[in-house]
Amino acid sequence: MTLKPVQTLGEFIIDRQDHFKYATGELSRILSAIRLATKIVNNHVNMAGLLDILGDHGEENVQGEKQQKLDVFANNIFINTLSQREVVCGVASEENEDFIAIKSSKNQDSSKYVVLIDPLDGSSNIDVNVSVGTIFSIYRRVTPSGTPVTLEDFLQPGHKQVAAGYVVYGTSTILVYTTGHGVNGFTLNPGVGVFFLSHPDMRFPEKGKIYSINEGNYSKFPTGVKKYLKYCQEVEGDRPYTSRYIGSLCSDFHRNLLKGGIYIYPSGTNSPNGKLRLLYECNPMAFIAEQAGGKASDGYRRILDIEPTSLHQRVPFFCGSKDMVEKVEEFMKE
Ligand SMILES: O=P(O)(O)OC[C@H]1O[C@](O)(COP(=O)(O)O)[C@@H](O)[C@@H]1O
Ligand SMILES: [Mg+2]
Ligand SMILES: [Mg+2]
Repeated sequence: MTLKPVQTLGEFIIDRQDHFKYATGELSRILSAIRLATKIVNNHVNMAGLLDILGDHGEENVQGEKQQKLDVFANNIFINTLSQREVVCGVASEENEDFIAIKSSKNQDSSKYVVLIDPLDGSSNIDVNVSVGTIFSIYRRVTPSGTPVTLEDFLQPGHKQVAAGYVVYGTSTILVYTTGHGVNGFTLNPGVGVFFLSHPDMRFPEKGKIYSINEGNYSKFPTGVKKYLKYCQEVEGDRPYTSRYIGSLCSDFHRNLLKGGIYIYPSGTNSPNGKLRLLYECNPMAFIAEQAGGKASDGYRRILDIEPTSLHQRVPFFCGSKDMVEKVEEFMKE
């Protein structure tokens, strides 16, 4: 077996100084914290059945969802590693009701960034050994350096993100991120504990033919979504549409990015704004989707233009190949 001679994630960041409009060292310090946390979470995901980190944690999170032990474990790991890098002044997480202000041991001024995170995405898959992930979104703070971080630093529209990414803990552990200059994927070599560039310049294929949606909620879908599904299921021709649903946003998104497809989590009668959270699921995935030539909307509005009003607000989410998102938007507008 010969390994392809490729760049490490660290070398990639240094080589592309121009990809980060601020001091590259600051981004590499944030990504190095995320890399470290990802390796630790990956290690525990891979042997969760041998550790006491499967099953319910016994509490609910702010979303009213039963926290899994691995949700809590991953959350603690990401928050601890991000807190020690002296460039992050605040973290908001799916698993914490409020944001966490991080006091810099040095001068407060060095901490210019806030990170929003879904530490463990796809929680329903943990106990059944199906892939899960992590999603992160990075902003520059908007309040003055040297002052305490405030909610305003977190409630920024998605087009202000300076970087965003996701990790899939799957058959491989892959970290995919963007800083607004395209999308690149890195695969972890667990033998040496290093991420290597494996998916340079990722782009959605021109046409998508895969749709990912939980059809168990069909009766609650908006009419436009029902019409779109009927369209997908009735199209004749050379390449019929295919339904694929893993149940973890990161994994469904990643497959659609590689093969061409759309992920839909619409509003439903019992969830008027859908299930996914704008700040740490939809915005980062929308940033990546647009950078890879795709599109992301709530069925009507560009996700990245939505002005947030609360940390855990939910939005309907249509994200993936541009042709597929635009087609379903046509049905939503009828
Ligand atoms: O089980 P459902 O309702 O289809 O929802 C699945 C969706 O919910 C999520 O698991 C929500 O994310 P969390 O697991 O981080 O709460 C997505 O990853 C996934 O796409
Ligand atoms: Mg999630
Ligand atoms: Mg989660």
